[in-house]
Amino acid sequence: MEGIDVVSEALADLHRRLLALDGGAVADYIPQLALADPDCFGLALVSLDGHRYRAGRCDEAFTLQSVTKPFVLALALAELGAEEVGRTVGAEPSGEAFNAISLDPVTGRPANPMINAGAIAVTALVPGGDPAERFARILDCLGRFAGRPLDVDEEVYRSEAETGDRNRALAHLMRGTGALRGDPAEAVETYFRQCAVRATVADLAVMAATLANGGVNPVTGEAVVPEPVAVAVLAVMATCGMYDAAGEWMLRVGLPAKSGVSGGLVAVSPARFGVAVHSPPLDSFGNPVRGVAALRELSERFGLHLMRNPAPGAPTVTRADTAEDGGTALVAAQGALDFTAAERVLFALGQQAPGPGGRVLLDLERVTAIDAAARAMLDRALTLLAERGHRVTVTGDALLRADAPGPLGRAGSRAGTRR
Ligand SMILES: NC(=O)CC[C@H](N)C(=O)O
Repeated sequence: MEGIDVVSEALADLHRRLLALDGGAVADYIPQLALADPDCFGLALVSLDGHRYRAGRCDEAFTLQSVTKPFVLALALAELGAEEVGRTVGAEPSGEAFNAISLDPVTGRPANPMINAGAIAVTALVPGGDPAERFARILDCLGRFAGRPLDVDEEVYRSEAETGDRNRALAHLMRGTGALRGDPAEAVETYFRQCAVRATVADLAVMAATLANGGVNPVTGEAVVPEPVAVAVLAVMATCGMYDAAGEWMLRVGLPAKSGVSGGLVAVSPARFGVAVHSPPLDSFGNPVRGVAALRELSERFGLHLMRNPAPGAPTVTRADTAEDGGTALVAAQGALDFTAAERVLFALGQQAPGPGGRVLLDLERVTAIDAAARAMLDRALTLLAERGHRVTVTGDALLRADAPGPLGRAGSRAGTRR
C-alpha cells in the first residue's frame, strides 16, 4: 500500500525547509573540500529491521572525514580491547575544537578518540604488518559497517596530505609524549586515507544503524563488532562526538553522534535506528548547520532524546496468585525480560506466600527473550527458593536454557523441577 510512509514524509519536510537554511561555511582548509556544493543535502534513516527512509541527495559519495572516527575506534576496540585502547587515548570531552592540541599534561594521552589527535593515535593502533595492511583493515571494516565495499577519494586524500601540517604536528607531539606508536608520518598518512574514504548518506545511515543494533549490520546481518564495543563507541560519541558543542547537543538532541568537516553527520538512536545527514556548510564548531538543525527537529518530533522514558510495553506479569490452600504460588510472565522486567517478576513472586515446602510455579511460556542480567536475577531467586525448601517448577524456559549455566539453564525436560 503506497502513500502512508510518514517517516519519509517527515524527512522530505525537513529537507524542504532546511534547504532554505543558510549560514555556515564549507570547509576550505583542505582545498579539495572547498569544491563541495553547499546545496547538496540528503537525509537517510535505517531502522533496526533494515527499513530505509530517505530524502534529498542520498546517493552522492562524499569523503567521510571525522565521521570515520567512531567506526575506526570500534575496530581498534574489537581488535585490542578497551584497556589497551585506553592506554593510548582518554574518553573525556575536550571542550576544544576538533584539531586542538588536547594532550593530557600528565599522561600525554589525547583527550578522546573523536578529536584529530585521539583519532590519529587510534588509527595507529589498528594492527597490520605495514601501512597498506593497516589501511586495508580499516577500509574493510568501514565497508562492513556500510554493508558494501567503500573506496578512497584519491584527490581529497592528496589534497589533505599536501596541506595537513597541523595533523602532522599533532602526530609528532604525540610521538613525543608516548601516546603514538610507530612512525608519526605513517600514522598521519593512514589517517588521511581514512578521512578520504567516501560513502553516500544512504551508506552512512546503515553504518549508524549498525551501531544502534549492537554492532550487527541490520541490512547484511553481519556482526561487525561485538555488542560491548558498539556500546562503548556510542558512549564516546555521546560525550565527545560533537567536539566543543557536545554538551549543547546532548541537551537539545540527546543522541550519540559524530560530525565531519565534509558536512557528514551520523546520529544513533540506540536499539531504534541510525540516521545520517550530509550538507557541507559548517558552523563555528565544525558541525554541519543543516545536519544539526535536522537532528534537533527529528529528536523533538519523534521523542528520541536518550533520557526520555521509553514507551511502556505490555505488562510483564500476567498472573500472580497463591492457591487458596496456600500450597502453590504461581507467577506468569510475558515479553522480553531485562532488569526491569525481572524485578517485576521477582517482586510478584515475593508477594506470594506458599506455605513451608510449598510449590512455586514460574510460567515463562510467553517470555520471548531474556538478557544476561535478568537471567542471573531469576537464577539467583530460584536458587534461594529451592534452598528454602520450595519445589520450584519453571515452564517455558527452553529459550533461557540455551547457554545458561545456572538453574534456569539446566538441560532437561521443558519443565524442570527442582527441590
Ligand atoms: N573534523 C574533521 O572531519 C576533521 C577531519 C580532517 N581530515 C582533519 O583531520 O582535519
